[in-house]
Amino acid sequence: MWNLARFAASSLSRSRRFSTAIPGPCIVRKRGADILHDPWFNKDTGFPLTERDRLGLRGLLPPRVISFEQQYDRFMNSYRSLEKNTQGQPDNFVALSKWRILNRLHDRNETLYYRVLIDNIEEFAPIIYTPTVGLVCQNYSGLFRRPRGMYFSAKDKGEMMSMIYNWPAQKVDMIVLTDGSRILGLGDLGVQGIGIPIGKLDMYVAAAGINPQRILPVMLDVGTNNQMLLEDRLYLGLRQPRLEGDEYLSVVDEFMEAVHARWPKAIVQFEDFQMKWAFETLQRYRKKFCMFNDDIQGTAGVALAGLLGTVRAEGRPLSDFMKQKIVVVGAGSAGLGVLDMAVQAVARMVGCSETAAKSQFFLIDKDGLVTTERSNLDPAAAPFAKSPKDVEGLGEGASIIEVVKKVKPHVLVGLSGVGGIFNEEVLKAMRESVSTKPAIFAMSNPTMNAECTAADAFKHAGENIVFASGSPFQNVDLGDGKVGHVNQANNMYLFPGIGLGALLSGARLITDGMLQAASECLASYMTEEEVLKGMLYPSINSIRNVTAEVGAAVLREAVAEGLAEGRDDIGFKELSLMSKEETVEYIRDNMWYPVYSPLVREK
Ligand SMILES: NC(=O)C1=CN([C@@H]2O[C@H](COP(=O)(O)OP(=O)(O)OC[C@H]3O[C@@H](n4cnc5c(N)ncnc54)[C@H](O)[C@@H]3O)[C@@H](O)[C@H]2O)C=CC1
Ligand SMILES: CC(=O)C(=O)O
Ligand SMILES: [Mg+2]
Repeated sequence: MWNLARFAASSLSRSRRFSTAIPGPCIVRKRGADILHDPWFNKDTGFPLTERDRLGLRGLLPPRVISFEQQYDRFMNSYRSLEKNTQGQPDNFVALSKWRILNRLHDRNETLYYRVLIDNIEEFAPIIYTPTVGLVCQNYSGLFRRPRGMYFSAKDKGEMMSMIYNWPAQKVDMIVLTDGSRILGLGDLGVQGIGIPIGKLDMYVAAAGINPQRILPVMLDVGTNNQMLLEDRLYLGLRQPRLEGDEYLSVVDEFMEAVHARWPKAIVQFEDFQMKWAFETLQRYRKKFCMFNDDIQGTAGVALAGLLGTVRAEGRPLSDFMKQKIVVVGAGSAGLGVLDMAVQAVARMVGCSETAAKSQFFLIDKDGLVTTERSNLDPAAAPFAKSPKDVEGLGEGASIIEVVKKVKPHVLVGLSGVGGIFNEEVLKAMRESVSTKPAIFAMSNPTMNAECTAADAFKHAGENIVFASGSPFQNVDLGDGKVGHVNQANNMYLFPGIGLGALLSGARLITDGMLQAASECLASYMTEEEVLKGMLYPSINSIRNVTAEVGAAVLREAVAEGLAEGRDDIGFKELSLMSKEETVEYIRDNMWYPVYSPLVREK
């Protein structure tokens, strides 16, 4: 069912993708109006007459049958009208209106929804993902109409093992879980953070072709420390302070056990947990369940690929990565994850110790440069703290501008969640960088939390910079026909491939080796010519291709590590006999692609 692999290649033209080839059947246990009200099966006016007869739909729909392509065009026309009619309105109003029209389609007809999403990913990703998803989370209680995903709250302790069976799908492959404690750079949004798992899983369907019938967005509501939400009478989550310590962990433990009991092979992606729980849960579960933390591990892999790209962009050999001076602003789950992976990469490439590999990296948090002199040094940041003798002229807590002026880094990475902290002065100081192509990565999300805008980066730091941001910005017009290219350095380039590769490998764990393989694959995706033009990451339009390659790299590493158990009738042996190209093809063949399948009722 749904495995319509041959339709998956994203390079197919639209007319070919509305192919007349007959897809395999899809088994349905419902009939009549229940089918129309189920977005998984609903085709709106697209049900052929024979199917209307078979499924008890005759008379429940207007008589005319409208083709998938016509429905698609109708939706896009409505969307274009909405765009026209909201011109000149405030940005947030327009963004939410666009989200609403897409969400209504999502609620009604998933096949059509995912088709328009896949075909228009560059236009729609900023609505269902960052930045608009942040706005949606902030306004979630007001926007709420229908539930999506599952909600496990602190009040459900002892019940989760039975609750998990309330989910209607028999099979689940991918779960994205949050506790809402650090939603993008927007802080603690409590239960409203459910928008993030929903958006991430939409990207799983669009980029990795995970079957939408097998995804599960999950909110673990353990309370919130956001006073505004606690006082908001419309707030839909538990109005109590967050659980802490063992009480907190016991809720997550129970959820993980329940998931594993029902779907032992499901992959759980932890998303947007505050730092202490992000690290603690990763350590707690990574050897026990097939899980990963996207903010720590996915972000690290994407950032490392970009950092390697900055070396190539200067026209230097990759081995020069060890000489790159990199300042990371933000010592949270993302910043520390990036440093950890980058240091390991240097140590591996050069064959030196991790201590030696750290010398080129500088870490700044809200209290400034992190050094061993700090009185309350966070143990998670301690491995990257500079000793005073290594940073002459820079004391504990030195500011961003002081560090940039003194170090003259090749790359300045922002993962602080603080909008605008790469201000004019900081960006101008990057003109003195020792690099011929200084790189600025303003990776915080959503857009208003980016450390700087693309336009400011090119204006103040110079036209020869390489720029990347977590949320999308338009390319910058530099005049005289020149364009400042904007890269999107977002973990969306890795997490779908990590999840899909792990899933098809049948591995029970996601190892550092698998994550490293994902990052290396992304790093080598761009050609020399593109990188020299400052293009470090692919266009979002090729995200299915990227994901197929990344997924294959992850799968092959799982095989190499002897962890792959396979899936269905493709076991370890078959996987291990596949060439690299065959593995990519196998991944593509297993990507779901939205077409209307004939619905067949189970007797
Ligand atoms: N582009 C991407 O793919 C990703 C982007 N992010 C973004 O990174 C940001 C941070 O995420 P986490 O590390 O999980 O958050 P976090 O809350 O764990 O860490 C934030 C860090 O920033 C530091 N910070 C706060 N104010 C600062 C200031 N004025 N100057 C310097 N440092 C300051 C804090 O001390 C802390 O170390 C968020 O905005 C998130 O959206 C996170 C994951 C992926
Ligand atoms: C992209 C992402 O995962 C974040 O901003 O948290
Ligand atoms: Mg995240």
